[in-house]
Amino acid sequence: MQAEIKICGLSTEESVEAAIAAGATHIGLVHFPPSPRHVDLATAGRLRALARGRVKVALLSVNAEVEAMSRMLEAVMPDVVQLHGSETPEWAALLRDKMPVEVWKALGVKDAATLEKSRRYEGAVDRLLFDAPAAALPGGNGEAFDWRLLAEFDHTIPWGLAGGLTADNVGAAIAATGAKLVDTSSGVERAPGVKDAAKIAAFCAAAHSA
Ligand SMILES: O=C(O)c1ccccc1N[C@@H]1O[C@H](COP(=O)(O)O)[C@@H](O)[C@H]1O
Repeated sequence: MQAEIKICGLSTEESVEAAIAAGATHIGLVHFPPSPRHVDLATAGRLRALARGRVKVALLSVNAEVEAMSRMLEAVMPDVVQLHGSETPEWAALLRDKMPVEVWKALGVKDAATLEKSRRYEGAVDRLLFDAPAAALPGGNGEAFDWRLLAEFDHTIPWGLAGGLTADNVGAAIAATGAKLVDTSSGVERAPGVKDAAKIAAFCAAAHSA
């Protein structure tokens, strides 16, 4: 079975159409002002409307407080909220309980202990997204991590793989880890925050043929 594909950090209609045409199952919109991929809520709402019923839309936030999160969800009504900061299992569970969205928690994988600690999110999230550890930004740094850690781990929560994935390495990443969802952002850009339709198409083709 083909892996699901999330193309993250989209900010224009053209990039949304490119991801859909290439066969992505999910797109991601980053609402985090320090990121070169940040979109304001009006833009996120517009892109979400364009994608509705065609692909699932994830809204990415970093350590948003209750009021900010409510505003974001009300404005965008995403299918998924991707928590990419240090959000606790309790906060994730509350969101999942109260809001009509899937909740995904991104975790930066340093070592096997990170994966053991990820079990704290059992029952609190719909999916974990394993990414490289935070660097300049909490994510979106184009860095991969040691995929063997995922292959060796006994997963009890649905999960996806992110971090430094490109058309050139996504096939190997799927083969090494068995990931059922792969997520990329900077690997399909020509400059930070500027998506490249040809790279999106190449990424999706490589993931599909893995
Ligand atoms: O993309 C960003 O700018 C970003 C900012 C803050 C948190 C996460 C961010 N990106 C997400 O990180 C992963 C991996 O990205 P990459 O492929 O290594 O560039 C992905 O989910 C991005 O959307």
